[in-house]
Amino acid sequence: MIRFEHVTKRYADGTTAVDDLSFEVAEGELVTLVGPSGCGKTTTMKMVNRLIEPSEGRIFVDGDDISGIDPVQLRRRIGYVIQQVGLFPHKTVLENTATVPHLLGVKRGKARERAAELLDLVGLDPAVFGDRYPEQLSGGQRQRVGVARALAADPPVLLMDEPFGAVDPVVREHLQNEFLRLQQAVRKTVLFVTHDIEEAVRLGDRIAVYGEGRIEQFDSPSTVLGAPANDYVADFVGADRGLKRLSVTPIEEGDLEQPPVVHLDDTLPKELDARWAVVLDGGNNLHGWISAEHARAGSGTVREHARRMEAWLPVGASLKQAFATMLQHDAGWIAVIDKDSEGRFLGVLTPARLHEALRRSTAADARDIARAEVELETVAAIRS
Ligand SMILES: Nc1ncnc2c1ncn2[C@@H]1O[C@H](COP(=O)(O)OP(=O)(O)OP(=O)(O)O)[C@@H](O)[C@H]1O
Repeated sequence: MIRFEHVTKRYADGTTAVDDLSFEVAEGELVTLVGPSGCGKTTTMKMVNRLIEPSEGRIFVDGDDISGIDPVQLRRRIGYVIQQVGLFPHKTVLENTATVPHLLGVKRGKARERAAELLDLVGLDPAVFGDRYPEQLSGGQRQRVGVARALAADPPVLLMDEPFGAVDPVVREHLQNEFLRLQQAVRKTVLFVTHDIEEAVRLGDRIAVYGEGRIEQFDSPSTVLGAPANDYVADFVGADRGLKRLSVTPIEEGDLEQPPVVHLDDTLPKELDARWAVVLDGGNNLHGWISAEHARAGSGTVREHARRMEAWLPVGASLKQAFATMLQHDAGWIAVIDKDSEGRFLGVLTPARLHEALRRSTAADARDIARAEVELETVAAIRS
């Protein structure tokens, strides 16, 4: 959908901001460009909507060489969200969002209708916020309007330059999660600039890690974290990349253990193979759990004694969420359910299995595992 072919940008003062860049972003893919300040991320992005012209090379959007497209026409196909959103201060939130469709010839009433839908989509109730002016919004709310406005003309491509950079970390995480949900629904082709590796990892289908004017690695978040291409990337992603991997490694069915299971209408079992059992309803959906001790002491059916299960997640949730859920509920394990059904029980994830899952996902990084073993052996040798 977006393709760079040997693109170089030299500014008039001789600065080479981007040096012989080639990469491709597939339709519906979200690629994050991450790297330290001044490495050429913004220059890369601004060349896509022709705010900056390349010195060499070609850029294609949807198969068309953009050097042959009128910049105004081109920008209609490309939504643009920046840190300083640049909302019109004298227009209401609804008018701000409706501006672009209106300019494109959509009738006023229709444009406002569409704007209200978009505000809803970015989590702003149009009945509450539609008539407010930008100064009456929080920073996070302004960014949401910025995203809604960029989507207003329904462009296939979105360019986002540190869109959540100016808000505090809590709001930022909230906006990121909302944006991920939104992206699931609209599936735009997105180039997203950030200098924050956490943000790049959380949002990107793939990450381009920039060195000076060049891409040092272009891979999925888990590969960048698990197998950095070189020392520069390893340094940039940080020594805690093992921890960061938790957030990009999903719980898979193969990671789960199968504990004893009882059903709601069963008579209380006197013996269980473990200290507890999972309680399911007639459709094998998760209902709760029961301890062996409780079952032994009680009488009647499981239904009367089952406890609610608070610690559960759908399969595919991240290991980080699993760990957080265990801590939040002070739980020794969490139940994992099917994400597409009413909550069909699949198994449980224990801390030991979580650890194994993390090792599985790191297995690609054979180089580092070998190094860790050497270090362990050395420690053992010193001790003996
Ligand atoms: N108009 C310009 N004239 C000369 N040099 C420029 C110009 N714009 C940017 N540069 C230089 O080009 C390099 C890349 O800048 P760019 O803005 O693309 O980096 P960036 O990775 O987006 O940085 P940041 O994260 O700080 O925004 C920098 O060295 C910058 O100083």
